[in-house]
Amino acid sequence: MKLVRTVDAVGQVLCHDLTQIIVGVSKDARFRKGHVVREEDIPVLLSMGKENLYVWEFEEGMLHENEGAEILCQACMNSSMEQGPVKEGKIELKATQEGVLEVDTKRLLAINSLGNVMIATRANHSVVRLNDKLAGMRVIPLVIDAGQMKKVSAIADASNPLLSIHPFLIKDCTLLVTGSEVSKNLITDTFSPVVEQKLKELGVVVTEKIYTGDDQAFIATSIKKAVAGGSSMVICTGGMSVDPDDRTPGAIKESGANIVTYGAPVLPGAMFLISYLGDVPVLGLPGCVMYAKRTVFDLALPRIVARIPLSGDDIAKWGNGGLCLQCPVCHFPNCNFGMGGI
Ligand SMILES: Nc1nc2c(c(=O)[nH]1)N[C@H]1C(S)=C(S)[C@@H](COP(=O)(O)OP(=O)(O)OC[C@H]3O[C@@H](n4cnc5c(N)ncnc54)[C@H](O)[C@@H]3O)O[C@H]1N2
Ligand code: MOO
Repeated sequence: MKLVRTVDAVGQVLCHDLTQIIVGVSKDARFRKGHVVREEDIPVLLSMGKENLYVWEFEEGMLHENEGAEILCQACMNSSMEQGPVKEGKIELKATQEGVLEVDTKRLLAINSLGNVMIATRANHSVVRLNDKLAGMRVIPLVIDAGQMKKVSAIADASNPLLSIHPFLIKDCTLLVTGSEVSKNLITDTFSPVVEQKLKELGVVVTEKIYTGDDQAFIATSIKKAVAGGSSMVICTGGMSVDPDDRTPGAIKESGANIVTYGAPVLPGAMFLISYLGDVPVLGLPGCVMYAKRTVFDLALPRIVARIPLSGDDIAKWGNGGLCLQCPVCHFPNCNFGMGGI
């Protein structure tokens, strides 16, 4: 700590809060500890009677919290994000593009384990929209060892940041609505409107819809034709369980698609199927997707539309937090559903 004349204090860091009292208007800290004195602050400080100030005496090799926050920001941010102003040593990042946020959780943990620095992010694989807040970060003390910040940069920096946003790349989908009761018009199709709405929220349009009935060979041929015709994704509804007329898993297999999983540790959604024919996702949706507010489909769809590969391991991890509590008012994604697998 050293004493400087206020008129010479531009660029110096205040050591304590400075309170301004204006009767009937304010009585509060006008300048906070850690504030870096700017040219425009000088007349205000003089008007508060502060001719001299206690400021930090920087030691060689120490950085102010604002400089530290900038380094943390560089460790997080890629080109589809924008940084807010540094406020009291803290920086927040916002999305400049929509998509699926990917957080490198291993490296995030490595940085947060260093001590004296922190980065808090939105959960990995969250759907983010334009201007959504993504992360906040700061150093804990007012000044920090530059060596500590070098350790941060060695783990992540602007050339290899922790965060990225994967845009929704898939724009079209073929819908195969199975079930003889639907193709024979015995009941109204209430499944496809649900799927179409969820797709629309991610910018995907159903370009073809076929009522296939329960003929396995016909469903398989329809899948192959859709893919050969350039469809970016194929979704089959219903026929996913164990009744003799449930032919969808067999048809997807017969189409030659490579099955990633038939079955997921998520309720609702146990009978979900993900496969790929070439690089085209082919999904089998169990009946619950039609009637439950949220299911495994809501966990998987954003990543599939963003073309983020989903492995059997990724899906197995959903078991932790995979039980939807069916709350009277659904707050998904602001709940634990699917959060164990992030
Ligand atoms: N013995 C078992 N039964 C069930 C199991 C099981 O493991 N063993 N799993 C249950 C789970 S979990 C689910 S989810 C459902 C899966 O249902 P499916 O995908 O096989 O659905 P469907 O049998 O085709 O249809 C169920 C129900 O929904 C009606 N439906 C189907 N598609 C439409 C449509 N487009 N529009 C309107 N209604 C539709 C259909 O008529 C049936 O009433 O299985 C459990 N059972
Ligand atoms: O696949 Mo069923 O999905 O759990 O309700």
